[in-house]
Amino acid sequence: MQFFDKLYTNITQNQSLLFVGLDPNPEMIPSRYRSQDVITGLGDWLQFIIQETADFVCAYKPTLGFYQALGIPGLELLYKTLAAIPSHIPIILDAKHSDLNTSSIFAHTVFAEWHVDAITLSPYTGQDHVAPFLVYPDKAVFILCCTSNPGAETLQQYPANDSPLYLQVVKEAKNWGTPEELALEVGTTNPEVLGLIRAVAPERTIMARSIWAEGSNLKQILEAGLNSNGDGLLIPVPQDMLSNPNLSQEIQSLRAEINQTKSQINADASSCSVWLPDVHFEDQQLQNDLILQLYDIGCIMFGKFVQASGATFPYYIDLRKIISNPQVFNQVLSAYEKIIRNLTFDRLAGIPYGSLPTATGLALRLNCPMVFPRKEVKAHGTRKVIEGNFAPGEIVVVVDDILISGKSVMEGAEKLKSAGLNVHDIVVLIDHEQGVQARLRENGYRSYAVFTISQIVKTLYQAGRINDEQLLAFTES
Ligand SMILES: O=P(O)(O)OC[C@H]1O[C@H](OP(=O)(O)OP(=O)(O)O)[C@H](O)[C@@H]1O
Ligand SMILES: O=C(O)c1cc(=O)[nH]c(=O)[nH]1
Repeated sequence: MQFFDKLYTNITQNQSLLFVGLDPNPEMIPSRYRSQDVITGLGDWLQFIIQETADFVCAYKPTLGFYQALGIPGLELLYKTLAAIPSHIPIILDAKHSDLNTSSIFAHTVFAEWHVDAITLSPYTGQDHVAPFLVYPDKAVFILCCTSNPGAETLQQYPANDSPLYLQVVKEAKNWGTPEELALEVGTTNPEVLGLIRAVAPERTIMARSIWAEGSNLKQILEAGLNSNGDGLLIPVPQDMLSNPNLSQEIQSLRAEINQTKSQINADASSCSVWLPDVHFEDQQLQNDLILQLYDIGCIMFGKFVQASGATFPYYIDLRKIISNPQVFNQVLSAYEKIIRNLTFDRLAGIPYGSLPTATGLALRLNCPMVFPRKEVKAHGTRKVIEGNFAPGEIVVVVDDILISGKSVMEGAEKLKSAGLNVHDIVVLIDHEQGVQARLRENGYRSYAVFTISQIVKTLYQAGRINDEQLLAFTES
């Protein structure tokens, strides 16, 4: 079972967003366990915590450093603690691992030998460091993007408060793994910080830390951190609660308080005007995530741009950048694939140059032969207009990145048709709208798009990527 399936099943079954740290910290051990040998006392305390909380939490989070600090008996205690956790409850190992050289071997140890379900990682060594942890299909990583440690402030806020490093970490980390692989760890006492991160990552699960400072406001934390589905946020059980002999009762009261506040927030935010079935919502989340990633890698630019047609639009879409980001490219191919799998055809064709990599990727995925109409015919060699082998009469699906006027794609399709091929269907990533699909229909083509430009603009606005002025420029164009 995938980590997030396991996590969300447990959230539903235990009706709890709470997770518990399982840390053998000798400084925190309750006095009633102190009379014993240190390791035995810590072990008994951890077993007590598991017994008291297993029905009321969604995950456990042992911190590796506390076990390592106890030497070999500490590692033995870790094995014992992991073994005592009921197998249906996911384990997030808090390791904040960040050593590139040992990533692969460490990932093997924690996932294949210790059988933990997820791990926390520090982001500074980048995607190379995270990738070895993502090759385990049922596991997940939590990227530390923000801590409440006052000493970290100057780094995290760098270079300026309106574009701080921690938000860049979130944007970058989203390119490293899908929402099914990668979540975020956010340590903060400030709901505003949590809200900013949620706006940048509406689709990610967030593990909150350090939220229980004096004077902290649970409602504000939940409002800021829950996703639009009223979910997606893990809340830590306060450390001092774990010493309490009535832990089970304490944790049930906290769970009730969180659930009540969450219901109130969800009720306030709900609207009866639109009903979306779950399955559609899931699809919508994935689509929104891809839109944000396209924006974050610089494919969607706002400002005055002259288009090939000579018209000026308040944006320019440059999808040629996708190929430089394999993770996003992969998701883009999946989005095209969903549409193309429902069509009937013998070959795929890409429109040069922008769509040649996409058509190539799809041809490999679908194991389907590819051709392409040349933009300009060469004065040497074969001087062919259509590259690749084909037989007249075959059906070709044309793939392009964006429809603005439809001119490029129709010119390409006409070249294919004059070579004896049949073209009925055109599939693109983005439909600029303003009648271009109708124009294609008038010329005998069915067209399909993954996104419309207005859907993109709406998503970017809701996620705080574009401001009111940019939205207005778009709606007035
Ligand atoms: O619907 P249209 O008005 O024709 O505009 C869309 C076309 O414009 C872009 O190609 P571009 O001509 O910039 O060439 P390139 O792919 O070679 O960069 C894009 O890749 C589409 O093919
Ligand atoms: O040619 C255009 O008008 C055009 C091409 C493209 O790739 N993106 C865009 O926004 N416009």
